[in-house]
Amino acid sequence: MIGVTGTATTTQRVVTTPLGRRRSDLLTKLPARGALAWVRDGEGLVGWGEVDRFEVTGPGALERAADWWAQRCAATEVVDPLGVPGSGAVLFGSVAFDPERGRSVFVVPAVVLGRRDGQTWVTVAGDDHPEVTEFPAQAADSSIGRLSYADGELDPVTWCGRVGEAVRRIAAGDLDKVVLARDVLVRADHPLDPRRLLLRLAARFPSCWTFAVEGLLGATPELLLRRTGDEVSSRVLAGTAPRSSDAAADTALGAGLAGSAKDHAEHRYAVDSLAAALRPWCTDLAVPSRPSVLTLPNVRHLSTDVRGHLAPGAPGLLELLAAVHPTAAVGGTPRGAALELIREIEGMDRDRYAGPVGWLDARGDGEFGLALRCAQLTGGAGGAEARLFAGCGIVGDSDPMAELAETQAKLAAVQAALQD
Ligand SMILES: C=C(O[C@@H]1C=C(C(=O)O)C=C[C@H]1O)C(=O)O
Repeated sequence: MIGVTGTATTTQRVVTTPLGRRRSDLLTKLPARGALAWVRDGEGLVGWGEVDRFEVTGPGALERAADWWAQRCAATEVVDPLGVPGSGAVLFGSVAFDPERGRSVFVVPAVVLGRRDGQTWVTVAGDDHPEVTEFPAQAADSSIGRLSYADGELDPVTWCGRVGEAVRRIAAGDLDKVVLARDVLVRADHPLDPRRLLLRLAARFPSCWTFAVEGLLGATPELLLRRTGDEVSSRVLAGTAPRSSDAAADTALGAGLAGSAKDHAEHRYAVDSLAAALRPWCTDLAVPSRPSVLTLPNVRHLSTDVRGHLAPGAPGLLELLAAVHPTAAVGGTPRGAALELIREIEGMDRDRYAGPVGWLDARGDGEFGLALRCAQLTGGAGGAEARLFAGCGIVGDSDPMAELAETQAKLAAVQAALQD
């Protein structure tokens, strides 16, 4: 199926105004509806309002989105005295895990508030733009009341059975690694205000990228691809250990991850898949031979930062995403066999979970993470329901109960932010 919806491109004006070095929390400026965000450690972009959108499903979805954005930028008059990544015309995007089958959404906000290297700016899009330089902080609702949880598509016991099946397929030589995920449903007494969730996630996970696009909100530790001029970089994660509130036990868990042959194997598949897909477009690509350990409040991951330079004539960021996604951090190895097994046994529609999420500007600079540690707010605007997701890499010696515990530790990131 090929599906495309988008409004007709009309000539637009986009004006960026520098706001100096004022420090205020970007996320507190968001209105409750239509929140768009990509924020890390107080810097990044937030947006709201909508001057245009592009939704796409089917073969070549990301290439079609790239064409649409190129046409739109060509028809846009940009006033941008800053000229830094994220200033001028900006597009937020949330791509389906499977862009051929799922719906990917791209939104051009009416207002973008940005900060980079301490410099703040506002960008206003549209022909009829007001002079906006002051932003009142918006109030986030304080209580959501009681939360009740329900199983998503599979209950935990059935899901563990599917992990066991994946281990058998790996033992039979069908594939080396597959990432299996599950979903959990949550209902609150009162509407879930996205700003409340975003603020809490950003406060607890400052080293993660706190994101929001089209009701999908989260704080991801994994950067799929950043492009700044001809530089590309990625933070690949795979291999996870829980945390412990007991200091000695926690140190032992970290050391266990650093020395775990199983986790290193799981990690290597993910790094190799990213590097193999990116290398053809690069003049150089630096891939560390050993991962480091990334410590988050709820889990630790093996982590590798990959950096390179794009060759002249390399495609744009959206086309590069199409080439690298899904890496074995969220798909598996070999990719085709893993995706087939996911479709066969995972039992749920990932929708935009584990898909690329982020932003792109008119120069082609941008950042896309993987939509992990996230909630899809459902039930319409002001809704009180959400779907949470978590997955883990399965290899030959994976233990289903340990994998279930890993999903619980990952889900805890959003659960803690939801709780009163
Ligand atoms: C799939 C998820 O996370 C991915 C899987 C990991 C693993 O298997 O160890 C680690 C980080 C992510 O690449 C998730 O958080 O839902």
